[in-house]
Amino acid sequence: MKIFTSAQIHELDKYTIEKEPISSIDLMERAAKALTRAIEAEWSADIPVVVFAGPGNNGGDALAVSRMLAADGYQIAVYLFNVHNHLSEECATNKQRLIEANKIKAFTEITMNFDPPELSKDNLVIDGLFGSGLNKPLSGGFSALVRYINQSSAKVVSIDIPSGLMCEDNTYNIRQNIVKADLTLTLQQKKLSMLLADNQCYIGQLKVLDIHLSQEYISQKDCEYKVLEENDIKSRILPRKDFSHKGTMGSALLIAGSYGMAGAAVLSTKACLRAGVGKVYVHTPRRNYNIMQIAVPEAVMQMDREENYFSEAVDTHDIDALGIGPGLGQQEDTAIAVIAQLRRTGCPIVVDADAINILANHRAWLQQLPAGIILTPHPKEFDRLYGTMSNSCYERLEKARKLSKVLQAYIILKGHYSALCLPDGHVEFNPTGNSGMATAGSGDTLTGIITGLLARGYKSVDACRVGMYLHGYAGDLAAQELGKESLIASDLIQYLPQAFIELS
Ligand SMILES: NC(=O)C1=CN([C@@H]2O[C@H](COP(=O)(O)OP(=O)(O)OC[C@H]3O[C@@H](n4cnc5c(N)ncnc54)[C@H](OP(=O)(O)O)[C@@H]3O)[C@@H](O)[C@H]2O)[C@H](O)CC1
Ligand SMILES: [K+]
Repeated sequence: MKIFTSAQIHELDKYTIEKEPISSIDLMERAAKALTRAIEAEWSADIPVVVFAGPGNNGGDALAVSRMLAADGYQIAVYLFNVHNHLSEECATNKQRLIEANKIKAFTEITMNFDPPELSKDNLVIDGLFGSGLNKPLSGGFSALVRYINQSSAKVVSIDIPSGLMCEDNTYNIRQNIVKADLTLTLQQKKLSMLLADNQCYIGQLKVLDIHLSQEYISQKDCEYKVLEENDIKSRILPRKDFSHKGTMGSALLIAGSYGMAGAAVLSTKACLRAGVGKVYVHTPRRNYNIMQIAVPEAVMQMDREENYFSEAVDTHDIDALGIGPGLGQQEDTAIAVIAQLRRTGCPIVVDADAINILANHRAWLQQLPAGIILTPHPKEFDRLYGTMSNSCYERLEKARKLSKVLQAYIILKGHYSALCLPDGHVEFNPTGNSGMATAGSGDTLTGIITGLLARGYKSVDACRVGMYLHGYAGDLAAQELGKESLIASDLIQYLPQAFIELS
């Protein structure tokens, strides 16, 4: 699913109006019908509804929804904010239609002072103040109203987007002045800001309502952001040929583990094997020998000369993909060995965890990374790598996009909706996965899976796409059976076979 920006959404709106063709007011009517159905599916007519409508088309939607709910027997009190004595054309038409229908309990148009109505836990608030046309943080009376809504115990449903939240960049927004919705009914597509962790407290439950905007525009228009869908993945899963043998299914090497962190090596190795690769080699400190042999008998051990940590780069000319980083530690010898390894490796590489921290501590080495390298940082690792803290998830995402372009690297910024930043500036979000996966070792399994897919013959971009989707999918299957609370990284590996079966 493409994620258009608010500017592109306005273009899409105009295109639909011209090409369908449909008048703007009828398009609003279509949106309002979908919104009304979604509200009626959640709340019955006995809940008293208070509607706050703004002067633009978000307010127009709210007024049309008020008329439709009133026709279905809901008790509605509407407050229309017209402080600049200017309503959009569609908003003004819907004000007129609402008054003419004469079905609502109370209609107040605010041009100056506003006495807010009492809001109790038994009320439903419909927030139609501002939508995709918001162009600055809310202030003055609007911010006071938002704070009033937020401190009340009423249920809140936001039309299109919680008022005060920008569709993309909220880095410099004033966060207390954003509506905290229980339910957000967004039109046509999720907005970029809804995919970012620091905005989750405003969105509540999120439903996307299809209002049938132009498919022609949607399929033709290039778009920097998209959310991966199951079909994107299914069409990319490589078949397994009948005459395959382990020599034709690729060899992966994992450089992982240190004293006390053998588990990271175990998890990444097992996940790598489960990604369908022919052979998996593990290079790990001597002390982990017994642990690894017992835990993963399918893997071939290569022992480092050091007892406790990775200390020497190894030959990779027989290897199809390298994964480096899980549980490595950050010894100075390890840092030197990591850099030597990255420089001498000719096959695709996944860099994770301590290998990323090592790069962050030696940022001049970033320039020596081979093009096409895959980096899988979580947000803190990314901030260290980039060298600055980010004030918002949007800012971090933009930095990751920039770094991907500069390094010509694939960067997977991990989180709910992990973001794959491609060297050409595009971003693909992964929709699978759940909060149960926020557990130690989860990242190690992702590294193992992607390394395995690379060795198995997937192009780097597809190994990233399929790897993060499968990883999250396995997590969702595990959560269905085991719940989220007790989910551990080993469960992800256990459910990987089922994830493959369902996606193949
Ligand atoms: N394609 C669709 O998805 C459809 C969406 N619909 C609905 O339309 C809105 C977008 O409507 P729009 O009129 O473009 O914008 P808004 O209603 O969000 O707000 C515009 C007005 O708000 C003023 N504004 C902007 N920022 C502020 C602020 N911080 N404080 C006060 N006022 C602000 C702005 O005034 P300016 O003079 O600053 O331009 C406008 O007056 C979308 O979200 C959907 O709900 C359609 O109904 C169907 C198709
Ligand atoms: K809104």
